[in-house]
Amino acid sequence: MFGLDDKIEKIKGIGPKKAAYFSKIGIKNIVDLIYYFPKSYENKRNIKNLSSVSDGEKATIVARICDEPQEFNKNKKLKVLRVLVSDNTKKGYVTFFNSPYLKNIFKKDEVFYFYGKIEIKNNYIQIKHPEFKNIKKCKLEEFATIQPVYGLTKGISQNDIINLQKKILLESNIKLEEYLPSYILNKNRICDINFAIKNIHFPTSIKALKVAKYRLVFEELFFLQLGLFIIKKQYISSNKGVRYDVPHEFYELINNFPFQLTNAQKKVIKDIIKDVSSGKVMNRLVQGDVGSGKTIVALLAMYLAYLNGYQSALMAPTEILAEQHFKTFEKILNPVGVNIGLLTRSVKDKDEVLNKIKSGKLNIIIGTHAIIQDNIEFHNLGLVVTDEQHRFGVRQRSFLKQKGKNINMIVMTATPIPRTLSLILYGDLDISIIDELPPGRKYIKTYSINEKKLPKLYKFIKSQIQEGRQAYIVCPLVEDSENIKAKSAVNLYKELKDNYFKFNNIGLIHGKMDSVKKDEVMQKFKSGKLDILVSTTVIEVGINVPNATVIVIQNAERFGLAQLHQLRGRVGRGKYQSYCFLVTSNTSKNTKERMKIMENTNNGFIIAEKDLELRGPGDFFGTRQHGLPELKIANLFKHADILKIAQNEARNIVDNFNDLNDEERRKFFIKVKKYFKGLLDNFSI
Ligand SMILES: Nc1ncnc2c1ncn2[C@@H]1O[C@H](COP(=O)(O)OP(=O)(O)OP(=O)(O)O)[C@@H](O)[C@H]1O
Repeated sequence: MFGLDDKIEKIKGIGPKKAAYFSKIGIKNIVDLIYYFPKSYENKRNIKNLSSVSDGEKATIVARICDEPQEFNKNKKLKVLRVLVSDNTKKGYVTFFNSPYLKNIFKKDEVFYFYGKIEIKNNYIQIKHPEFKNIKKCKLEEFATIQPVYGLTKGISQNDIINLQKKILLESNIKLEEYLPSYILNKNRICDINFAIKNIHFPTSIKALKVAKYRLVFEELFFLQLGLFIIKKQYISSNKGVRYDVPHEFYELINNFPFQLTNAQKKVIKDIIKDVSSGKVMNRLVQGDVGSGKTIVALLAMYLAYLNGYQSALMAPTEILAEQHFKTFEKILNPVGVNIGLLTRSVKDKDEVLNKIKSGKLNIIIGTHAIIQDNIEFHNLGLVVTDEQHRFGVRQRSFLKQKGKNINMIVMTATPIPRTLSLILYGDLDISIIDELPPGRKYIKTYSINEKKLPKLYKFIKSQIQEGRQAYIVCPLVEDSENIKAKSAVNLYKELKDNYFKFNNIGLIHGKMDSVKKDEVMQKFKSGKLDILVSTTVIEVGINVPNATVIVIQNAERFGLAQLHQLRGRVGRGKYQSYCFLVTSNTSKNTKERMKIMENTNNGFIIAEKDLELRGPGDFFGTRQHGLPELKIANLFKHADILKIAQNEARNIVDNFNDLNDEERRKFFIKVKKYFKGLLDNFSI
């Protein structure tokens, strides 16, 4: 008899060496083993006649040996054994290579099951190296199973895992205790955990596999969402926010802006005011498409914190961006008496800045994520604004929350994703969306072009420069690489400087340059001293130069759609018509399709959805990147329908938690905590 927490060494045949291999794929205990799901299945249930099989399919046939097997040498190294078989509908060949010992197994007129990949050429049916069994020795249902296929590691074979799973699930009488409440199972027609676990490993039919999978996908998404809702609830109940006032100075600043806020910006500011004046702590995600004006929203929230006597911090994903924000903030907020400090690696008088933060002389601190990583002492930090870029995920947010009491938080993201997914990736936050661009923005005309057209394109760039505009040229690499065939910024810069753009001012910026140099180049470009900036993706986020109207992206096939959209967003930020050129010589169907999407729309939400569609299954949202547990069986895109149901049930549980009895609550919490591996350890319900 096995218990779930028993070590796998308890299973006969598993010594310390094997156990060490198993632990490499996360299997230490019996429970790890049975929750180690197959990554795919071999469906030997696909039983076919030879007359109805098609080329390329995998099928089981039941056939009689027509003749003695033929043996011949194809070449010196390859011995072929060919067996003519028939199932009364048609004849075909079963072929084996270098396996002379099989000759005596296939006796004339005996009947065998064969399973393998069917090949048909000119009406000649062949199965190479099939699995087989004599029908006298095995029943069809024993042969034609749906066989699990597991992910392996060195030292472990398919049979190792299959045999262990069999020992536990089919031969021992292991029973799991159901941990989902029966009302959820009944309402959503979800099978119980024992059926699910047995059938995910050894499905008795395709339908049973579907039912089992549904349950396990549901449960994974349900616990993920539940944990996130619990974190959110905890943020709210454990932190008694400070009630902010909204004095007239706040509206005066808005009235003095050179532009009117868009309705979407106003709506988000209203959400923020509602949060901070509610007496609860704010945890808000501001999602807005590229160039929709998120910075100004952050600035206003931070000004409001200042007006209420609190410090605030803005964390940018790059130093360049931190410096840009610093300058924007100084320009707008210095005149109204706000003291702003910049804290990046390259700041010289760092100690002085730190002292001023501690003493409260600085009201707003702008920097990179080092602000929270280093143990900086604040005077009275009241608001933190972060960017979701660079892995500032749920774990870091939770860490920050535990650092100080009552800290309001705004997370900015320029990656628009569907709402159901925001609820997962930002499940601990409330969500506001800026779904409108400032007025007067023109559609960025986008063209996918072949490298051969570059001279023509450079001519066009020259004409834009003559009109007083500027251009970015983005390369995937900093320097040329032996292994990757793609343009490098350093080389392209040299090439263009000496040739096409000899008479123009051209600059180079990339991540390997030191910050002072980077800043110098960026300032030159911003002030219009440079006509062209050759760069890597360091300019991807946030850089704001409204006079730039052309962006050329070299080797565009190497970038994801969301990234291309971000890069493209560096232009079209002012009143001028802007252009994006995606340079690629890659003619694959996928590249063509992706370039078409970029040509056809400027809308980040549409691009995000298409991106998901094209990328297909897999953990492409990088739940891990967001600090969430890795999904083992669910797929946020493929299982969007189940996700919605799981979200509703999770919300229901959190809202009505007190309706559950202690035992139910306990069971849940153990499961959710386990699932979040430590993240929820400081939480209670
Ligand atoms: N309501 C508005 N009307 C006109 N211009 C605006 C408005 N709001 C912001 N802007 C301007 O639009 C430009 C882009 O704004 P901002 O940099 O805040 O965008 P963003 O959403 O942060 O973009 P990104 O996601 O690319 O970083 C800036 O030049 C800003 O001054």
